[in-house]
Amino acid sequence: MTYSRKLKITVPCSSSNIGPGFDVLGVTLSLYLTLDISIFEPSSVKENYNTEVVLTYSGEGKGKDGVPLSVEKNLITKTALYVLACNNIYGFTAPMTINVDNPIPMGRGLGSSGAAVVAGVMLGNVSGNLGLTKDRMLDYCLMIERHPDNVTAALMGGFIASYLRELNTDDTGIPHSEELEKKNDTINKFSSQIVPERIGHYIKLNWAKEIKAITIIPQFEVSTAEAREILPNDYNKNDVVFNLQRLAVLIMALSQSPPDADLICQAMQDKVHQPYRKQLIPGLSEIITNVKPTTHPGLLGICLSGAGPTILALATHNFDNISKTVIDMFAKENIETVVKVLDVVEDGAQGCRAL
Ligand SMILES: Nc1ncnc2c1ncn2[C@@H]1O[C@H](COP(=O)(O)OP(=O)(O)O)[C@@H](O)[C@H]1O
Ligand SMILES: N[C@@H](CCOP(=O)(O)O)C(=O)O
Repeated sequence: MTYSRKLKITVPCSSSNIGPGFDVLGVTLSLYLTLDISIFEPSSVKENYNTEVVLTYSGEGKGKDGVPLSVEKNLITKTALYVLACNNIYGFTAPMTINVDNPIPMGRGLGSSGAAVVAGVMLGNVSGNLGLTKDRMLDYCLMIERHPDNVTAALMGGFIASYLRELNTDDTGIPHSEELEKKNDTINKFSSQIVPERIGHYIKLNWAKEIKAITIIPQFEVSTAEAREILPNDYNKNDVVFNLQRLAVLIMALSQSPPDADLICQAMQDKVHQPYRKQLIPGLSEIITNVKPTTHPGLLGICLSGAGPTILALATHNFDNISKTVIDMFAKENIETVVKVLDVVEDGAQGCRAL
């Protein structure tokens, strides 16, 4: 078989919520899911295009307990098939090899599924030559991953606030990717739907350059679906006001140089999701209550990353000392951790021709 095209898709991970910004804030971090794609001459295709797509993994998700490699079941390729089907293309149109390198730990609150959905939408776009803009790709991402924070950050980059416009009941038939992953279900059966335009709305916010993201990653998974099911349907008015006040202050506080640690630490508190998620994450309560800028110079604030269990500590320096305290607190609960100090990156997902 001869190559027709070689492409590379790169999608960053993300940390959502940043305390009070539940389903609103996302910050794009320097750890990248990469797809190396070789598309072969369509003339060599026989009957069934999908059988000609070979998917391999390195990094997270590899191996017999890893992610499914069947194109109908794998989150990246089933998302691509959904995008193609929405554009009346039923299956991949040329034989392909897709080598996925995934350093993003799964089920840890660092947006692995959001990155996979973004990668899938970009794969559908390039393999079908659809010419979708990033804003239109966001519509497809949001049909699959209904909370906009992770996918918007992964696609657009930087520190970003977003919301999803209210959808008509006709547009809401596709379950969240988390639901699909739980049931190991396919998406393309929902593909007769027309994807509405301009679902996602977002604005890029400024981020002070000296603020780095320390991620302390426990070695167990919390599925985002489970961590969302645990949240109440109704909230106390005072708790909602508590979060709104802090959210408004936090987005400005994180843009200022030098950062005001006292202001940021207070503004990163939350009463909407973290209190309910404590039961899934041993040590969370102790960590967010006791690790403070007053005890750890350089620290600005601490919270759950996404739906957890990763802890996000924002800091300007003293990374080893801050992470050691959190590592030790998890160790008391017999939980092992891995630490990654990441940069906030301005660029989101990229697709380009590879040599
Ligand atoms: N690169 C990937 N390829 C295929 N599936 C993935 C990939 N990344 C994540 N997933 C799927 O998403 C699930 C994790 O999603 P989720 O519970 O939302 O956690 P996270 O906080 O990591 O996004 C994984 O168990 C897997 O099924
Ligand atoms: N706002 C969502 C974010 C989920 O992020 P993930 O990285 O855990 O997938 C939530 O808090 O449920």
